[in-house]
Amino acid sequence: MDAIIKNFPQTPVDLDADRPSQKEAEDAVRTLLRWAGDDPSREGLLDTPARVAKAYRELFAGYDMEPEDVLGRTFEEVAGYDDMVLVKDIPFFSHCEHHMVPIIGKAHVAYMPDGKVLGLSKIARVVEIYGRRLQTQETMTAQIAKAIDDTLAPRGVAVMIEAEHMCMAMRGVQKQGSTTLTTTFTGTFKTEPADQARFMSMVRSR
Ligand SMILES: Nc1nc2c(ncn2[C@@H]2O[C@H](COP(=O)(O)OP(=O)(O)OP(=O)(O)O)[C@@H](O)[C@H]2O)c(=O)[nH]1
Ligand SMILES: [Zn+2]
Repeated sequence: MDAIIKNFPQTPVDLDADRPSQKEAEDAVRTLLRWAGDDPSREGLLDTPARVAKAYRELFAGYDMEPEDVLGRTFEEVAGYDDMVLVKDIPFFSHCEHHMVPIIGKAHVAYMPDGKVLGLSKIARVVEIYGRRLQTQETMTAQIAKAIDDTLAPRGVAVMIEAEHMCMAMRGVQKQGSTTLTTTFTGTFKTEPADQARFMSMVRSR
């Protein structure tokens, strides 16, 4: 269990057992509206708690999905193809776990197949699963790499995320336009500098 908490920190508990009701969620939004200084009973805000709850369901849908659900299906008939597969510029929105405001970015995900390949869309689906949770960029990068490593058992996985954190742009230090880059390398991408360099240059090529 410790390992699960360490690697998948957002899913250590039985979420359904602890999940508040729809009414509790809507009441919490009403409290925040009042706390911000507005009046939840005015006409324009009457439906807002329900809308916010519905939006949260969508924005945080990743808690209801596990990577194994999408990575289970693999293909072996690829004419012996064994070189890098890179899906780059996968756009995502996430929310930082410190302030619950958006992280807007792109993920670049590569692996070196070992007899099996993934459906390409499944890589983007894994980015969605982890993006739609409260995150740090470092955690999300490591989780995507680990999910692919664990389920596909390829010769190596490389993940790079570049993102802007709205908590640094809209509030606090208020620096707009800065980009944070994070990488995780496993297997051959970790042990072979040439593979890592090729990943970097393929990500950078336009
Ligand atoms: N390492 C890391 N830090 C993050 C990420 N998202 C937000 N942060 C940082 O989390 C930190 C939280 O710092 P605190 O001092 O506890 O909170 P704060 O007073 O709101 O900090 P400021 O943002 O500096 O105003 C801030 O420095 C954020 O920039 C992330 O994905 N990774
Ligand atoms: Zn933040």
